[in-house]
Amino acid sequence: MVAAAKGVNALRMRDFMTPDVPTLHPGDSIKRAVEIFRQTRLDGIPAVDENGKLTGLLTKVNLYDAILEGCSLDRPVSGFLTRKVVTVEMEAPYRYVENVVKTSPVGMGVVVDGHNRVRGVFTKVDMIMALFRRADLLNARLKAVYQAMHNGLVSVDRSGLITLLNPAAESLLGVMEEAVLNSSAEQVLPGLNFTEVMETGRVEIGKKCMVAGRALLVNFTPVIDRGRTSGAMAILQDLTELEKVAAELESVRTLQHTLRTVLDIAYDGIVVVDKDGCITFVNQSLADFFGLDPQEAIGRHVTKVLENSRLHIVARTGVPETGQLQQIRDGYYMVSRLPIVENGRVVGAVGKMMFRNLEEIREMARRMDSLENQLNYYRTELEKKGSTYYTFDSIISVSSAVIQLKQEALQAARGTSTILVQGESGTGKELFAQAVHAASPRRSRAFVKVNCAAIPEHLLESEFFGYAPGAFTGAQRGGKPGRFELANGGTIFLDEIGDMSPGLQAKLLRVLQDKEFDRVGGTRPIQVDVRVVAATNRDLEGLVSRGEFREDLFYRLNVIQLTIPPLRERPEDILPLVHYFLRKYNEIFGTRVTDITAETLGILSGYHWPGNVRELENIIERAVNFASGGVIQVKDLPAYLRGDKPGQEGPPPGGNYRDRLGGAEREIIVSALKASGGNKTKAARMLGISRSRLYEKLKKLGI
Ligand SMILES: Nc1ncnc2c1ncn2[C@@H]1O[C@H](COP(=O)(O)OP(=O)(O)OP(=O)(O)O)[C@@H](O)[C@H]1O
Repeated sequence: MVAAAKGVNALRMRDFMTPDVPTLHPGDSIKRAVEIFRQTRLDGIPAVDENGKLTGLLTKVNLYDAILEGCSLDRPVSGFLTRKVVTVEMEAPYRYVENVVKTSPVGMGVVVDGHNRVRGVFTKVDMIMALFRRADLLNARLKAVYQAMHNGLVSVDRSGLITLLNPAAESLLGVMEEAVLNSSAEQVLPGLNFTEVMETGRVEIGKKCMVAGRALLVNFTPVIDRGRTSGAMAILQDLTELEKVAAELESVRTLQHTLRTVLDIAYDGIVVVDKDGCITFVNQSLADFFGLDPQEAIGRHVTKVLENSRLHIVARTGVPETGQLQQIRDGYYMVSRLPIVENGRVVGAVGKMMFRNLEEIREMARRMDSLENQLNYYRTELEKKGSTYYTFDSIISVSSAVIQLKQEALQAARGTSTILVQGESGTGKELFAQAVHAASPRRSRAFVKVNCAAIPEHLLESEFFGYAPGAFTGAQRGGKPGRFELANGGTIFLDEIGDMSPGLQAKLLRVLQDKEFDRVGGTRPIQVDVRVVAATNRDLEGLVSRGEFREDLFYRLNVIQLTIPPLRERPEDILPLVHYFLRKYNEIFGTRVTDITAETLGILSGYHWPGNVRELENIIERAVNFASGGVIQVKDLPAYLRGDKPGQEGPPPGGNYRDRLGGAEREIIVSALKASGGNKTKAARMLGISRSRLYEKLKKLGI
């Protein structure tokens, strides 16, 4: 059915005529004509001459006339032919033929070719069949359209009964067509109201309807048949989907705007070209630098706008060129050109140009270097000058032992006697030392701290006493004052005194006894007025009894002894310390973590605190970072406190990589310290690291 597939307007006579009909010749008898009528269903038989050209038509009426005249069956038909025959050429279009048939009294015609030779006939039946085929075709097309339509389609007849519901409507409304065909739309699809379109016969566009729980945008169209509304159709569009698309479009627009703004305020120049090397974007910095109007630059080939540009080459080859120097006008600039690749194809290139002239960058680097040097200088100077920022008010405690200790320390602060602060690591020994200095008449002078464990052994002496000019190769030309000199008039805090070598112990004893010492390589003794506060977490008396610490020095140091109890012996301090550290870290981080759950506090209270207050402080600092909702919960504690053990079966151990690494490091160090009986020098040796490195790790891990 090629013809049918063409559509009715494209139909030609040849497509729907009855071809190869029998014909009569002038000499043929009436009998012959009767036989042909008897064999075919024709209403007329074309008559032709010897060349096959049409000469007339013998209709059934002509035949009846001949019979009524009583003529013999042997008579030739020529005397009875209709001579005025309706003829149509093979190529005549359907519409033309339709018109001919409507006006023809015979109701049929003869199809001829360009030489008037008979090729067939056409009848009203042929026309009707063609129309049927046309209707079938239209129907098939219509069906294909509404089946494939993205929008839903519901059609009703004049009584509001559903006549059609396409697959898109089925999925939108959640009903199957066969279940609702011939049902009242009003009843099965409440909300989809056809009343108005049926009453007015007018199209209604963009009505919002709520049908089957879905927000729809509906267009109602009447179906008009011979001037009367014979039904209506509704085209449905899902509003939620529309809104989603609109929201996506909006966010893409916002993103585009944001990106454009970012690119425009970027200090560097940015230019983008398409695959042909034509500019599609220029940021404001680049436009300003080259004096361009971005709008004018867009669309032009990059080589016509920017001198020496190679961006079009990168857009063609896809080979990036990064960090290249390019001379532009009288300066050199750093440029990078990168291809833009989409689905594996180069679709353009982006060029970035650093506007700081390289000399300017070098100058900036020089200035930064010099600032850094200055900063280091002032930092060291400040350290030399020494200062404290903790006072007795900074020592938080509700435990009677610590309160009493604070009172004793306050009293001791007024004098000049040497103080020995003892206590486990992290109990606040330095805090006490600073508080003593701040409460003493020396508060306006230097507080100098020396960590006897953190300074490498061979440097200890020069750190303590300084060195004379030219004392050793590499020494500063004018010599260098030691910490004792720097602390003159103030306080020297000798932390980790238990780790001091025997040689240095003797020299320290001399300072304490005679208030004088020699610089390394010096010849003149230097007199100083320094108050010594020493601290240790080791059992000094034990060291003395084992001969590892000079007894005379011990007695010199131990004039006033302050022994700070470990945190596990004063659990009542945990809560006030937690709140104190919360305030401290909220201030530092700008957070608002103000509370801790009872369960978390329970864990903290039950813990044995080997790292004492420092460990608690580290834990709170960490938890403030992790906490949500302003309250510290168990999940904010490190894994080793939550009770998770690394390597356990079940859920993965909590904490991130750093936490877990810290946990493992802590275990290693704690066991080494246990094995060495708390002797850090020994522990460091066992672990194969320097004493100062061990010390750093203890601080970091809050042990
Ligand atoms: N009672 C306290 N109130 C407030 N903060 C405290 C208290 N005790 C200790 N800290 C804090 O704990 C941390 C450790 O204190 P500090 O350095 O004084 O301990 P330490 O005993 O000298 O430790 P180490 O023996 O390791 O040198 C510091 O940040 C300190 O401010």
